[in-house]
Amino acid sequence: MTIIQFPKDMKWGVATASYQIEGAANEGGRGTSIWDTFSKTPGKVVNGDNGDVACGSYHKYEEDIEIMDDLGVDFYRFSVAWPRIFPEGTGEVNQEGLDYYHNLVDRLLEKGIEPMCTLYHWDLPQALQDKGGWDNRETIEAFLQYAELMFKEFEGKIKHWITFNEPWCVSFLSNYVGAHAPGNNDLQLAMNVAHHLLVAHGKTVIRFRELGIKGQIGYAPNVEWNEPYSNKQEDIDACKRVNGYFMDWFFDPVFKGTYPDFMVKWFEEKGAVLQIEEGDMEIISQPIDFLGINYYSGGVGRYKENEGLFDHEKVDAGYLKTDIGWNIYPEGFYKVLTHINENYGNVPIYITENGACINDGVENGEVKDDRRTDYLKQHLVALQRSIESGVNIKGYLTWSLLDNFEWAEGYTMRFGIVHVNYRTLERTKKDSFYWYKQTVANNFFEV
Ligand SMILES: CCOCCOc1ccc(-c2cn(C[C@@H]3NC[C@@H](O)[C@H]3O)nn2)cc1
Repeated sequence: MTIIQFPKDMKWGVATASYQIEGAANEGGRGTSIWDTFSKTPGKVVNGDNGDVACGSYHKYEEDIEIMDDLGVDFYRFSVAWPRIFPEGTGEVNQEGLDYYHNLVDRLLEKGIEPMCTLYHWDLPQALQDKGGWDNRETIEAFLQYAELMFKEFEGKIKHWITFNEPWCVSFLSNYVGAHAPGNNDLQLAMNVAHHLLVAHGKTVIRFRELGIKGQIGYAPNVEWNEPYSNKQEDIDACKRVNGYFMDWFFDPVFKGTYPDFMVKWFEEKGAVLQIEEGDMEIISQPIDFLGINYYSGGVGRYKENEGLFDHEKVDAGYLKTDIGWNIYPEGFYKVLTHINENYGNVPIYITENGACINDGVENGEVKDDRRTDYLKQHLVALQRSIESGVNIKGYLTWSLLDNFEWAEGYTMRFGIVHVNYRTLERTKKDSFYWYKQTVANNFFEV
């Protein structure tokens, strides 16, 4: 038996996002988001699912907070729906929207749970998309106006701010792959969006400092680890390109003030050219207080000529998979965290998302999701190994508190440690909830 012990100041939490849990899409003065539009476009989301009701958390947030209180967590990471604050993206402020988040945050603070607020978790006001969305640099200014309002409104209540969740998903997944909203397939557009997101991030950090807001600010890139199938240089280079796509492209500008040259050249060969304006890179590379890391999976890959964007193919190495089909690959968690530490310095890191899609249902009032508990154990061992290796881990927040709307997969894929019956909105704590509760309480677990 091995005891996996975490530092005494380790923080524990859970994470969610507005469009995935709130519902009440047409209530409280909320404006339309690109995910309302996308999810109601035939063929985009499994079963035509959408966030109109979701987990009903707009009305059930107090119940959700009672569940978190029982869990004993330090942090609750949630996101604010921009269209609840500025229904048209800019202009008139919706007081009902502000009131909702004040009620949520006040309740969390009453329970001694720290709010960690993500300003952008993909629900862009449709009115801004109608004017070009993130391809239009004016959206940067609109985001800055929204962020500044939130900083001032929640000064003293929220002390941990995340500008953008998973800029890779917002840019390349949504505008090149096309799997997420708004669903474009244009590499140059995706590159422009990625750059504008990073500029918006940097401008927001600058404004946060100028306003003298008490607290910390960062961003939350998603990462994966692609391990070369062999020590052949072509396999090593192919995986370097894919890791560069998911990581270096979004880390180098913030931590080094430049884009990774090998990727710039590769993209140029694919017809996409960086469009950087004077001062952009200085803005982007503002020092941040913490880095959020979202890790789910990774695996083995190798060179394959003319395969995909990077002459790279994933190789099924026989790893067990979660129910969404992703490898269970805790080694990749350790590798990516030590890679970040070696290449970007000892920046404080919160794991802002890690979890498993395990679709077990309720039987006799219980959910026996042993596979999720096993996933969490394996990844927390990898996390503890990275702490032992000098990575500056400040906390771990599992994705997710609740089963919720999993984007293009709709409600078919369940990531929660609490089961949600989408017909009745009944919450059922899963076996993994009780394991996580014990781990949070002990700050260690046994393998
Ligand atoms: C090459 C073709 O690819 C098609 C699909 O490609 C992806 C990649 C990545 C994801 C993905 C989903 N999640 C979980 C979320 N993180 C934020 C939170 O909202 C969770 O719901 N992380 N990554 C989905 C689809």
